[in-house]
Amino acid sequence: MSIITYFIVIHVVFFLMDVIKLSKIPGPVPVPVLGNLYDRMALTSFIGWLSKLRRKYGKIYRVFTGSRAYVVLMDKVAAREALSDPRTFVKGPDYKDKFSFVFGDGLVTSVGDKHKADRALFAKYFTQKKIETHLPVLCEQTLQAINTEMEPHVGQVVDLEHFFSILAFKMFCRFAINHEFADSEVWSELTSRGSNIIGESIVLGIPVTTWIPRVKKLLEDAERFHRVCDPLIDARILALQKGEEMVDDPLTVMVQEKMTRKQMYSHLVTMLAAGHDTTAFCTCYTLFLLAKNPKIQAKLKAEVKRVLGNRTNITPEDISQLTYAKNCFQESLRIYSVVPHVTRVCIRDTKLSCGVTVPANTEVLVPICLLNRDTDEWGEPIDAFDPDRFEGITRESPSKGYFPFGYSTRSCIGATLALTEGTVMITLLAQRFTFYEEPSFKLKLKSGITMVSSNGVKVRVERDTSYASS
Ligand code: HEM
Repeated sequence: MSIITYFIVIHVVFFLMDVIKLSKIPGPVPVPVLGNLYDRMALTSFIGWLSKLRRKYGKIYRVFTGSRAYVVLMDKVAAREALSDPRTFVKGPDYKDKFSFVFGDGLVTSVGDKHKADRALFAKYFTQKKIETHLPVLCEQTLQAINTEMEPHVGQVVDLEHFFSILAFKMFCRFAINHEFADSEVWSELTSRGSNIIGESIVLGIPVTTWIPRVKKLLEDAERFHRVCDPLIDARILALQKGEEMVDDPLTVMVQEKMTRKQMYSHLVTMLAAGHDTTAFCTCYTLFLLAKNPKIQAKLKAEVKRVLGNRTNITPEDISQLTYAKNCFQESLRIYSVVPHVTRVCIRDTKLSCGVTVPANTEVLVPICLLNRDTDEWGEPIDAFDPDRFEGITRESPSKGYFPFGYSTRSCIGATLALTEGTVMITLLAQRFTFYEEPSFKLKLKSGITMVSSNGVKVRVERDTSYASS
């Protein structure tokens, strides 16, 4: 038997075992190698495809993407059960083999006691109170970006992705390592490229190995980034040895804990990978939706005028009063969930409260982006941008199936940071400019780890004359 025949036989045997294992769960009929990818919609609109299958097979069904089988949990209670039981539903190969291959063993991929210890170490930097101490810097960085990157383009179409990507990168670096790189644009692009490549590998089932030239290049670039972080780490180690006072940030705590370089790099690039495109795109989509909905933009501007007037130094008190701005973010995350789905591996036969049993060693997929669009919870039209839906909802609403930052112990550590950064960016922009839809522009959404737009996010920017004249 030739080696190719051998692999085909092995593949078919494993495939049939999965088909038998999942036979009690409804779903479309799979074929070897392609699984259910013979349906073109799976490749052209993965999310639309999952939604179509939900209508046909109900809230819990199975799909095969190539040879990989998933049980899709589009039932909010089942999804919460899976995400809140990390001993049964563990982080699987997407995290362990793919994400960590490039980004190392940081908070996203670590498990068990290591994860608990690392999370406890960093948690204090991500509290509302601590993040609010960064407000002056966040305002200063936003105003600088407005002056250099937005002002020269008044009257033109701008790519918000470019603007927010670099700004979000700079904000995170000041927050985590108290540093601003001169070539932030280069590193910001690298971080986005890294997330994109890993995201594509996960969705399309492509292996992540140095045999693939773009993965090899990514690892080389990551090493270059480690090298530019080295002098900053050295300076902190020296300051610690000399007993000098140091800024209290995640880099300092890693140095105080005597982490190895490798551990420090892993934490930094993991947080960057997890927090960069997510925050940038979430803010892009919010402004894009505001541009498409002038009445809602006017309502936001009225709030900004009432709370800030012409002031640009946003205080913690202001943040608590900018409730409509917060609702705009929540609603934008409902429509465009930047982390569209998360996966876990169920390691033992588990009966969910809805009666479905997920067999051992099965991957489950929680489609956050579709749970957010349940018409029973949010009414019709489900696609309409209506921030008032979030009146009285403080942040997540798991009971409605709304958890854009994940759920339970593995939920996003950076949620408050992302929302605070986003609020600062949007309010200072809305104070000074008015954004309009560019009729010829259509978003081209592509979902990997994050839902990004492959052709940027474009709107037209005009000066707000009421701000200029007051
Ligand atoms: C709008 C912006 C953001 C969204 C929508 C988002 C979404 C998410 C989601 C859904 C998860 C859970 C993943 C899972 O269960 O497998 C997660 C985890 C995580 N996020 Fe975010 N995120 C955002 C911003 C940030 C920021 C700014 C940071 C900065 C540090 C960050 C760092 C992380 C980390 C480290 C984890 C893993 C946490 C753990 O497992 O302990 N994220 N995020």
